[in-house]
Amino acid sequence: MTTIRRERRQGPSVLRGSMVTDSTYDQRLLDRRGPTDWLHMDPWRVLRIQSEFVEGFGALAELPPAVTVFGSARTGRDSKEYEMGVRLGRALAEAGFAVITGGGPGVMEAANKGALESGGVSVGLGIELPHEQHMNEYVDLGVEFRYFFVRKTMFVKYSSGFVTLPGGFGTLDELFEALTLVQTRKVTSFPVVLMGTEFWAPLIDWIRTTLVTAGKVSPHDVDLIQITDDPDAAVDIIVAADRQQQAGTARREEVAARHTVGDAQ
Ligand SMILES: CC(C)=CCNc1ncnc2c1ncn2[C@@H]1O[C@H](COP(=O)(O)O)[C@@H](O)[C@H]1O
Repeated sequence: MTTIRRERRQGPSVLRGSMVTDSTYDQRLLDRRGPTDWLHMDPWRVLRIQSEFVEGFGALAELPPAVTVFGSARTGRDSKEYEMGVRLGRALAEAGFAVITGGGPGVMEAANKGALESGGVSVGLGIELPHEQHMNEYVDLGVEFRYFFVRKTMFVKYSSGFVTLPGGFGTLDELFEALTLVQTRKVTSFPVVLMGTEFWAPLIDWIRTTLVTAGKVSPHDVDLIQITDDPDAAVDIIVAADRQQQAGTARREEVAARHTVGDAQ
């Protein structure tokens, strides 16, 4: 005599007898009861981080060539630095670059304003902060991030270079992250431009007199930083590096194509 055993499909599996569970995946998914501490645990965070990358890549992948502008969140609208930010945003937009900023106030707002007013693509990559704050009004494409490190990846991945105006810890963090990526060749042909010669001069001086003298960076590393007060000069530096990058890519593609033809023959 054959006993009839219970049977259930579960996804791609067939379960019989004692292996049959009392509920389906759907039932468990739709059940709202149960503990919620998993929401605050690392495996779930990893998924949230993953989703930020997915959302960020999705939102930014089709941007035209872009430049990221960093600088103080505290710069006042009536300051010279704000005006410099506006002029830079304008010059970048006129050269065909989208302008990416942190989406906040101060220099970020100034650069977005210049870009928007010149008919350029004005992007803000905001960050969730403990205090309430809004994306500045000159951002046309805004993406909010929970995690600084995900947002930083976006700044680098979707830019042809960084221009940094005077700022505080946040700005210095972004500047030195960019310099480290260039120094370690994680990114190539990636210009890092400082605007505000008077503000930056003591830092450059310290890099030369202390860091280089102590052998902490090479004299050549100092050349990774270019300084100007002129927005058009900043744009020229970015355009030249962009051309160099494109020429390098074209050369590599040509060599790869030659190898492919060679392999086929
Ligand atoms: C008024 C105030 C403090 C608002 C902060 N709101 C912010 N919104 C968006 N990005 C920010 C903000 N604060 C710092 N950052 C990031 O850090 C840099 C500025 O930091 P800081 O003001 O230099 O140190 C910006 O380039 C930006 O990417």
